[in-house]
Amino acid sequence: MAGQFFTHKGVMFSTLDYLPDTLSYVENEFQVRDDDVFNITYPKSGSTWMLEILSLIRCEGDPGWVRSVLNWDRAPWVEYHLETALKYPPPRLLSSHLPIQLFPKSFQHSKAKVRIIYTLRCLKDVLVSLYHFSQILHFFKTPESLDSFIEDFLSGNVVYGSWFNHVTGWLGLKDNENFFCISYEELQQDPHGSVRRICHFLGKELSEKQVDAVVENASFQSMKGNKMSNFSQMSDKYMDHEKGELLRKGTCGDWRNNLSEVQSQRFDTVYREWMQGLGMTFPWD
Ligand SMILES: Nc1ncnc2c1ncn2[C@@H]1O[C@H](COP(=O)(O)OS(=O)(=O)O)[C@@H](OP(=O)(O)O)[C@H]1O
Repeated sequence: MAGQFFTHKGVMFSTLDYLPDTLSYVENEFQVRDDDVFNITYPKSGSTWMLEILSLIRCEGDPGWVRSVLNWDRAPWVEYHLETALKYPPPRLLSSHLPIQLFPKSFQHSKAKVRIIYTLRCLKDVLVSLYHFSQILHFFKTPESLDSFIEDFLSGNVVYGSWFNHVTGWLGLKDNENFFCISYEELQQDPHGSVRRICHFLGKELSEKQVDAVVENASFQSMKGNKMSNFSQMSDKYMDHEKGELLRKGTCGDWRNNLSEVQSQRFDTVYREWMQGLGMTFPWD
């Protein structure tokens, strides 16, 4: 089923399960709580992986919860699982792909305490992952060709808008003590160290054995085999399960297998223009 799309405050969304009224409610009326933990990402940047890690940290590495409760019930995406988010007993674990300008305004009043974990991933790998997933998930616009998709992606003409706006917007909070930023690449290179850093940020110290259990139960293979985490339970209305799955490759640098030299350079040019003023370097730079 092909999706339909609308633009809300300059950002594209799918009519499948997103409503302008809900987006306005989330932005203007949703009340964040001081004890909320938010898992925030641009799509295809490692949201479900981080969601799994945070779920497991909460349970000190015990996989019981992640094996028995769907991930979107463990950490609902506020913009399309609003009812679940509103009913969630505190302390809440919540997810969102929203750019910062559409995030609940109440965050500004509570920002000293609410904890935000922002995961970002190499732009070119996000593009490749999104290109493949857009052929499977009806929330996203089915690409006509890789070249046209690249242009749409670089200009922000995709669901959730521009990667550059998302990343530069959220990274504006990088000096706040309640904001923790990590890359998909760091999670890959040093999963144990990354989990320890996340625990430290959350004020939840785990033993080495518990950290091992978090890493093991949130591994690509564990998640791929866990129907509570791999999106296999998502309705056919939203996802064409015949065409592929969420846990596709789970590697860094897959863009090298998908983009030509010319396409890669096109990314580099736009990337430099947007990111040079940010004063940050990333594993892929
Ligand atoms: N445990 C683990 N380890 C390594 N990689 C993982 C893991 N879980 C998810 N993934 C990979 O993350 C990509 C999906 O990103 P998101 O979860 O942000 O997707 S979504 O926006 O929620 O649809 C997608 O990347 P690609 O494989 O490159 O498409 C997933 O395979």
